[in-house]
Amino acid sequence: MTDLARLKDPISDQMIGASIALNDDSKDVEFRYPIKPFKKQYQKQLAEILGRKKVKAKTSIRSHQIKKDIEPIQGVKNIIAVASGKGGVGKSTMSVMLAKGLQNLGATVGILDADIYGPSIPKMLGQRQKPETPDNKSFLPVDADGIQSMSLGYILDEKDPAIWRGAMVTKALMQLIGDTRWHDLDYLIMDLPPGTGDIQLTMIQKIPVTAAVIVTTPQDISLLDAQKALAMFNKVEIPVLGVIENMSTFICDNCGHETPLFGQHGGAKMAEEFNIDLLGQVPLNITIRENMDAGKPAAVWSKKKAHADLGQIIALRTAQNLAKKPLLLKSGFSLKLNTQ
Ligand SMILES: Nc1ncnc2c1ncn2[C@@H]1O[C@H](COP(=O)(O)OP(=O)(O)OP(=O)(O)O)[C@@H](O)[C@H]1O
Repeated sequence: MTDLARLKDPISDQMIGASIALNDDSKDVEFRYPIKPFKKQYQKQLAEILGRKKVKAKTSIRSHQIKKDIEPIQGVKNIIAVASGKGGVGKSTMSVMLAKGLQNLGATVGILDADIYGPSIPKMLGQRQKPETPDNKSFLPVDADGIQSMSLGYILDEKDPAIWRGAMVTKALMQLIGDTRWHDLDYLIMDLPPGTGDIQLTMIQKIPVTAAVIVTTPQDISLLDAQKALAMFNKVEIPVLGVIENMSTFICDNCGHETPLFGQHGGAKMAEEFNIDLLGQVPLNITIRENMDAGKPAAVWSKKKAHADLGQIIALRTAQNLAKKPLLLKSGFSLKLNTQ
């Protein structure tokens, strides 16, 4: 075992040996996840471990394995599905947080709103415009502060979704994903509809999802549902990178006092019981609610803002866990991808 294999990340507190590689020729260390803000820190630590004067850290985000019988989407290296067993636990909020966190780490990120029942991503990103269709066939993703986004919410009128149901809307969504001209994305965050029914199952079977993240609150009832989501991904052999516990405690903006409104340690218990990682705990906080509902995610998750560090560390753990998964082997069809 090389010393690298024993490397524990000083920032995320996770073992990262499997997600980096030592390039014997150039002596560079290649990170398979984005590290921009921490590059110098990593270089210093690696130089100490490897007993060298200097180490150059490089990032190379690769495509990871997907189900064999489906094709990757052009312009997208990895799709991370964000799921919850029940509605209202903050799945869309956490999807945006992950996207912003990965962007802060230096990755190219997109967000796909697959929540056909109530597409809330356009509102959360503060975007309302219809996507451009340069050739009347494909769509350009809507840019939200550097994040490429797509949602049926951009295309349908607000009063439309009620008449769209089930298979029809799933089909429309599949088409939308394929018809969007994603540009060189390291990660596409996919906000799934809440629940674990046929629609969700069909989506994760037909869309080339690389891995999943589960969002829960600490409440028992929400956790039971989150376990169903975990079982759903296990059934179709999509790796689950971890669980995010949202609304962990209530933090008062005035006095800073913490109250565990929805119980305590639920996500941690789930992670331990099912042997998955707890990616992080996000408090219930008025700054999050007000800004997300006002379509100002940058006011919460962008660098130096209230919850930026938390969002960044959860994104870092997610990307590190994905980086440890097997790479997508180049075969006939995978050459279509804009990888590396
Ligand atoms: N940590 C948090 N602190 C404060 N408010 C939050 C937090 N997380 C989510 N919210 C708020 O809770 C509401 C529901 O969040 P969100 O829409 O993300 O949930 P969801 O699980 O995606 O819901 P749905 O089931 O409708 O898809 C929103 O008003 C959001 O701003």
